[in-house]
Order: sequence, then structure tokens, then C-alpha cells
Amino acid sequence: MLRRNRRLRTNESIRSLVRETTISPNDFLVPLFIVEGKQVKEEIASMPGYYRYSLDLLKNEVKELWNMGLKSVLLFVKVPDNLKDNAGTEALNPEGLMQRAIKTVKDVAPEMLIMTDVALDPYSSFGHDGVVANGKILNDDTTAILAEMALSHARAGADFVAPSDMMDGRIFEIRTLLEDEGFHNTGIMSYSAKYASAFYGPFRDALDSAPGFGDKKTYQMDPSNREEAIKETLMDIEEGADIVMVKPGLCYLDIVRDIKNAVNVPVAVYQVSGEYAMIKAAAEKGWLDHDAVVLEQITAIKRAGASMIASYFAKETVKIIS
Ligand SMILES: NCc1[nH]cc(CCC(=O)O)c1CC(=O)O
Ligand SMILES: [Mg+2]
Repeated sequence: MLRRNRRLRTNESIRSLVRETTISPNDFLVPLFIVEGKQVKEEIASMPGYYRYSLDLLKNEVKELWNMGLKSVLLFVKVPDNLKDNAGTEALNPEGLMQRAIKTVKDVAPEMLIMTDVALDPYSSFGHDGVVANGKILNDDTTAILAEMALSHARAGADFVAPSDMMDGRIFEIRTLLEDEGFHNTGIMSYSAKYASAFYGPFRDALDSAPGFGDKKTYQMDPSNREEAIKETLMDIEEGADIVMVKPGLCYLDIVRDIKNAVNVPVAVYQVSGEYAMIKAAAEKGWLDHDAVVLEQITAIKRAGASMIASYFAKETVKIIS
């Protein structure tokens, strides 16, 4: 034998020398769930170890993230039921929870990169990502609102807006309005290939945003489709997306690699709530080694082509690797 592959696996020193994929705090976007109130830190039932924070306690959490080297957050708000309506009117309130959250984060960590969720579902009385009429989700009425919502976040200080809705043409509408209003440096991270996945369940618990009727299959992608992800992504880049995204993670790593090979903008991957819940549940039962599985999945996502990963495991991963 002239070639023995095991030579490069002899011990950790040589393995670390030839390792192709490494994980650092720079790889993460940290999703944060925010609620009204004071001194609120409530655990999400289907996401053990993950919490919703009121603005006062959000401050400590953000400081902790910053001190761990986690420098980007992705904000989501849980909107009180009495503020929900079909058009998501509350989303445009300059004093709304999201707008105040942006300012709160900037106050405690001015350099923290703030990305904001732009979508109607947490604000919608129907729990859908668009305006509803006769049981249908209207596209163009929705994109007009999403553009206003993005502008409102930009005005409050968001660095990036992250539309997670999958309406057609919303990146163009958002980019155009931001440009018109002088927000040339506010970026757009588009959830460009977002699948109609059953792995979003725990997130919908977190925000109380489950669709009140039907499902999201008329706007989110069919998990059976691969070519379509490239079409969606290339269109969002043409419309002005700075960063594109594939969501969920683990079941869609073929898509991540296809897109990584097809585009020249950074590709984000969202390891979603259901992926988090599965690992937590199996680990709780003692069926899987939690830390090892977390690191393996994060590594696999990055190896597939992710430039950054939105993950509920961000903090834990940083602890695991340090
Ligand atoms: N705009 C909705 C939105 N934004 C992020 C997630 C899911 C994230 C997760 O599961 O972690 C969802 C759920 C959905 O589409 O119903
Ligand atoms: Mg699209």
C-alpha cells in the first residue's frame, strides 16, 4: 500500500491540522424572542432551554451574547392578541415592540448587528404571512405592507431586514422603498428558499403564530423541489438581496450546496425550531449525546456551504467549542 488514509487521522493534532470545516462564534445569527412586560424570561414549552425575554431582561442576554463573541442577532416579537389584525397594522407602529427592541439592543451593544424578522404572521389575526381575503393569501397587498414594515425597522436602527414570508416580489419592493427613503446601507437577508416544513411547530408555539386556517403551501416551497430553490434564490438576488437563505437546515443540505455553487452572495442557513426540539428531546431521554450531536449538525450545515447559521444552539455551540 502506497497510500494510507489513516495517517492523517492518527491523533487530534494531525486531525486538527487537516480539518476542512471549523466553527467559531462568527458563524452565528442568534434568534431572540421578545415579549411585552417586565422581568419576563419564560421558557418555550417545545424548546427547552430557550426563552422569550421582556425588553429589560433582553439587555442582559444581549450583553452576554456580545461577551461570548456572538455579534449578530435576529429579532422576533410575540405580539399580544388584541393588537393582531388582518393587515398586521401593529407592525408599522413606530413605538411597537420590535421597534423598541431594536433600540434596546443598540443601547446595550452598539456594535451588535441587528437583523429583524419582516413578516406578517406574528401580527396577523389569521397567523398567515400575508393579507387574507376569501381564504386566500394576497401577494401584492402584502408586499406593500412588508416594504413599510422594513422601512419602519430601518428607521428604528435595524442593520438588516430579513423577510421570512415568501411572497413574490417583496425583495424588489423593500429594496426600492429603502433606497427611496435614503436607507442605502440597510441590508436585506432574504429567506429565499424557505420550505413549507413541519419543523416550524415549536417556533409557532414561541410566537403563538400558528396559521388559523389551512397551511402555508401556497407561498412556502414544496419540500420535493430542488430546481425551484435556485430559481427563487437567483430572483431574490436580482431584486436586491444581499444575503440569501435556505430554511430549514438539516433536511435541505443538498439545496444549500446547490445554491452555494450557483450564487456569489453569502448563503445563510436557518437550523429551525423543530431541529432544536428533536435534539433536546432525544438528549433528555439519554438517547443521544447532546453536545456531540449539536456540533456535528452545525458542522454539517457549514460544510454544506453555509456562510452563517441562524441557530438556537448558538450559545451552547460556543460553549462546546471553547
Ligand atoms: N414568518 C414566519 C417564520 N419565520 C421563521 C419561522 C420558523 C423558524 C423556526 O422554526 O425556527 C417562521 C415559521 C413559519 O413560516 O410558519
Ligand atoms: Mg421568492
